[in-house]
Amino acid sequence: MSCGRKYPPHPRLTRCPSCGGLLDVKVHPREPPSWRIWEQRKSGVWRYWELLPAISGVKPVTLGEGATPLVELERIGRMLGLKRLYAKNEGQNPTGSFKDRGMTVAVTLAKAIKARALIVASTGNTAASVSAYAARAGLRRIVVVPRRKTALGKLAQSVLYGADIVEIEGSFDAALKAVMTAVEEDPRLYPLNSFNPWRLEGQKTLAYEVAEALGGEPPDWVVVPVGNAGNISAIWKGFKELYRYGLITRLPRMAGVQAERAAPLARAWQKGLDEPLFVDKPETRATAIRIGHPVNWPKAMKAVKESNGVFTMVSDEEIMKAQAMLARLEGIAVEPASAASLAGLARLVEDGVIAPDETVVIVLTGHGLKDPQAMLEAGARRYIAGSPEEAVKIVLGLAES
Ligand SMILES: Cc1ncc(COP(=O)(O)O)c(C=O)c1O
Ligand SMILES: N[C@@H](CCOP(=O)(O)O)C(=O)O
Repeated sequence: MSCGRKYPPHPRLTRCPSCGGLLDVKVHPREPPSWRIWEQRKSGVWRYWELLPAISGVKPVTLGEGATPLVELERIGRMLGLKRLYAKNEGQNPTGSFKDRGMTVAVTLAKAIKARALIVASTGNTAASVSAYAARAGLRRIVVVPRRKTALGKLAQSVLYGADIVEIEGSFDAALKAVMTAVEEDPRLYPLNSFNPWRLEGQKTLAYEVAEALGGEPPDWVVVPVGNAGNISAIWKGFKELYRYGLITRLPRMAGVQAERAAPLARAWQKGLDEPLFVDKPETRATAIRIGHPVNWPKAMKAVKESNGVFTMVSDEEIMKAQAMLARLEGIAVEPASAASLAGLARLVEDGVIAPDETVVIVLTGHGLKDPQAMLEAGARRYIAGSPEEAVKIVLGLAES
């Protein structure tokens, strides 16, 4: 992407050998893809195999990822004055986040090339996902995560899936730097962060599912929380491919949402700059997007520009309010980073960027159970009863109120 060089495909190519920049995968299907053929297949990421990298010699390493529900948010939609608001609930993936879409593809490739060990830097979800898929593939997994800043549910997942866990003093950005250096020093390590373009191929299938669920049309807007900026880039790629093959007749606009104190892209956007205003000490309660140097920034900037979209940012307070709204008005539990989508949407509606008659899909990237502490902070109504009699009294009082 940076120097423009092209290479024959190989799973080991995760960054440009010439300039070190990001790579983009171009898939050339033998037959043009069609909704009719896809509909006849089992749902999930691999349903779209002709637009995914061809992998020979191994079966897909899968846990049944993808095919997540597109849920209409009627009550929140009404509150925001939107006629059609949907949530793509990625928390329903096997390890509870969108990362599984990418891991099924990239871990399959890693298995095909007999990688010695898989490695990621992570705020928690990438670590959980790679750990599960590597376990399924019988491969070693090493994860580098920020010490004391990784949500409990995610850390517990990596523990249970049997990863080697390296906890680093510092942010995700420091962890990613360490991973990149380790991979340079020992190329037998296979990196699975989102600079690996093969992983993003799996993530783009979210766009196919959204368009399919909306009857072969995209929404007007797709709102996505942005951290390392891989997902927004992958989703945009997916929509562009559908458009190229005539499966949709127009493209959506992409809105990327960041947390105010970790907003290198949104702050640059606000100032009309083409490059991020990197943040050295990012902070936010939404730990999954606590990232100051997003590796995929060139792709994400391109996605938002090409789609005539926008970046915006929201405070932690708005994020936590949105998290509670999703749970209490729609019954959907998400982790704070995912709630940034809704918080960002509310801002964009208020600012008149998104209009009432537009169809909007917000991407809910990770399950609420990932971060139990954040759930417990959601203004609990808890009552202590010292005896069954007292419990009855409290319950009856509540029923009356
Ligand atoms: C739950 C959740 N939401 C959003 C993001 C941001 O996605 P990306 O890093 O692809 O921008 C992440 C981390 O990647 C995440 O774990
Ligand atoms: N939130 C992410 C951050 C790493 O992003 P990646 O997409 O580059 O792996 C995580 O869960 O670790």
